[in-house]
Amino acid sequence: MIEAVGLTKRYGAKTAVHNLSFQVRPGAVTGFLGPNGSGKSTTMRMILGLDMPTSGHVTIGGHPFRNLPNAPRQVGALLDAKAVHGGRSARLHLLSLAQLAGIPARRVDEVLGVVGLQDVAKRRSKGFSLGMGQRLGIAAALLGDPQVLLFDEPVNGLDPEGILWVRNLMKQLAAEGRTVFVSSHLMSEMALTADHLIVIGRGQLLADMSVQDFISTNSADFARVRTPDTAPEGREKLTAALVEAGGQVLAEPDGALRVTGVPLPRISDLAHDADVRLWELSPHQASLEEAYMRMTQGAVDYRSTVDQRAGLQPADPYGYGPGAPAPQGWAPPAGNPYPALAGERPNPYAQPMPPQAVPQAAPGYPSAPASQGMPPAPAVPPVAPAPPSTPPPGAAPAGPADLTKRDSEDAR
Ligand SMILES: Nc1ncnc2c1ncn2[C@@H]1O[C@H](COP(=O)(O)OP(=O)(O)OP(=O)(O)O)[C@@H](O)[C@H]1O
Repeated sequence: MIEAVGLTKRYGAKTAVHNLSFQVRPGAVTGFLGPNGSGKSTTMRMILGLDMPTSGHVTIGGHPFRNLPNAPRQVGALLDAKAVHGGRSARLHLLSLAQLAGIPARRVDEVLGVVGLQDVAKRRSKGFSLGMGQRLGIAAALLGDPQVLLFDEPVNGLDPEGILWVRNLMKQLAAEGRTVFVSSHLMSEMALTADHLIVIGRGQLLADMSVQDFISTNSADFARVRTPDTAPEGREKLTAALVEAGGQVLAEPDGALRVTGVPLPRISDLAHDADVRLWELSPHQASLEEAYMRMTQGAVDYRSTVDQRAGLQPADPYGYGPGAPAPQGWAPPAGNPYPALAGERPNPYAQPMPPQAVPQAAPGYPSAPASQGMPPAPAVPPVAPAPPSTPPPGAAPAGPADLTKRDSEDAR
């Protein structure tokens, strides 16, 4: 097990990790998520004794990494796949690592086979593709057959087959009772691989819970309801009935309704009672990506702006450039696209939306409370008010310290 207690790392004025406490347990794949620059690599480096914490501590099996006897036999890690001597062959690179750790040479050939590099084992690694380098890094992590494994972005550069292989490898390692701690920005992949999540933002813990709990805590399930396009009055009638029944209704860009606060069978009954035919009535379950975006949107340091191209391009021949009229039914995202859910603990990083950005509800639909910063459709609607809930188990306490304020520079 990996255990961090009050882990903090400062680089000069920059606080990369602040008071982080968590446990990574054996027998599960634990995903380590956070926006760029949130402190994941720094945390992993501290776990591996490559960086010293400014305060707090982290242990593996109860010991700091540096005190572990024969650490490479106990802990394997892939931090930076490019950190190899490019002039050495893959085999020689692994052999030198094996010799340093007292691992028999035959293990080198085993791991080369496991990662699928046996045919290029004698090639210099500087000629390797990104994916091949990644496989070599994974081979190095597996070399000592360790009980604890850390992978920083292991699927970076891998082809679909490689990604599937890594997914199965992680699961298999965890099923063997090992501790597997893996960072990734690929939410779809994490959803398929991880059992448990530790999410950080600006160096602080945002969540420590199972993938399922994370999704249900940070997203709202809703129903998509569609009435015949040919009978708009049916849509109006149904909307009125749903609102009367306590539901929240928003128009989707394709004309469907997004309904929260009314269970599916009840929606069906209401449509039947109102004599409205339905073309669609389907449950929508949020994805990990949606839940992650909602949780971390206020903790993102690096955001893209629209490329105005400073007039460098000739006139847009298709009329889709900046200033062109938006397609019908489409509304640009404004302000916070992931407003707090009813009953959700407040996102400590959420930034309030400026009043002028608060959109109006579509005509004929209930307007959202301005305090929730509701964006126009197709953003997630508010749900019926619910009493405030207690934070979920493992969730980080609300009200982080001052360092949540955005740092203007990157010290690195
Ligand atoms: N050696 C260093 N000196 C100064 N600042 C550093 C150093 N290492 C990391 N930082 C800073 O600490 C912060 C956290 O960086 P870190 O690499 O841990 O983030 P990350 O979550 O791994 O990011 P990414 O997802 O982009 O890999 C960043 O602002 C980074 O610039």
